[in-house]
Amino acid sequence: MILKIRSYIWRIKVNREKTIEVIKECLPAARFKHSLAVAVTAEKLAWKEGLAVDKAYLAGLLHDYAKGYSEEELKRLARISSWYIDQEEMSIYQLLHAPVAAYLVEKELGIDDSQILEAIRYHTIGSPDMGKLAVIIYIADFIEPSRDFSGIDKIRKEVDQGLDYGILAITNHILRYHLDHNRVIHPNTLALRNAYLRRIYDE
Ligand SMILES: Nc1ncnc2c1ncn2[C@@H]1O[C@H](COP(=O)(O)OP(=O)(O)O)[C@@H](O)[C@H]1O
Repeated sequence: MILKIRSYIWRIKVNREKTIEVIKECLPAARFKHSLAVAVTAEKLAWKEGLAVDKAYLAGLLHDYAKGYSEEELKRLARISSWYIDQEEMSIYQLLHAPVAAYLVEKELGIDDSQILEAIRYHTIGSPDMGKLAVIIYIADFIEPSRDFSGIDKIRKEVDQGLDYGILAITNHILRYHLDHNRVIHPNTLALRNAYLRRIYDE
């Protein structure tokens, strides 16, 4: 039993170290630091929620795997990706690194865990149907310690109240930001916000 646990811990450690190397290679320094911070934040949230901390760490580490690609490359990879990408998402190339990362992480790194892939795929626009690991990555990406903008302290407090409150605060913030800056908004974020608003008030 003890040997089994040791071998499991060893495999997780190797897996982590190898993945950290891969991410360090493919991302600029600041984005690599952000990915490490998302991994650690996701791990803490997963621990609090009783989820698999190793999966949360890996998903956090990998979520921006395609962030270094050009607009042209993202569009090309999005077209051949195995993930469904609607026209609205296709038309905002800044969103494409998420589905493209989910596609490449499976294809290039052989990671086929459906929860990890879902978390990577929806980490930017979100989805009302996201599982708990995806919810954690969506939140961790927004609140990791180096994120610093007006309103972040309130959002962190909401996350402390529970993941549902965290999602509501984050989606409200994203929607407000895009409205104020006259930007196109992908509808998933509004659908996510409405679903979690109902969950909270129908409790
Ligand atoms: N629902 C949305 N509709 C349109 N653009 C969005 C939406 N959500 C996020 N974005 C934009 O997509 C880009 C990438 O977001 P994200 O992956 O969270 O980036 P970062 O980690 O660099 O903050 C950002 O410019 C963000 O403002």
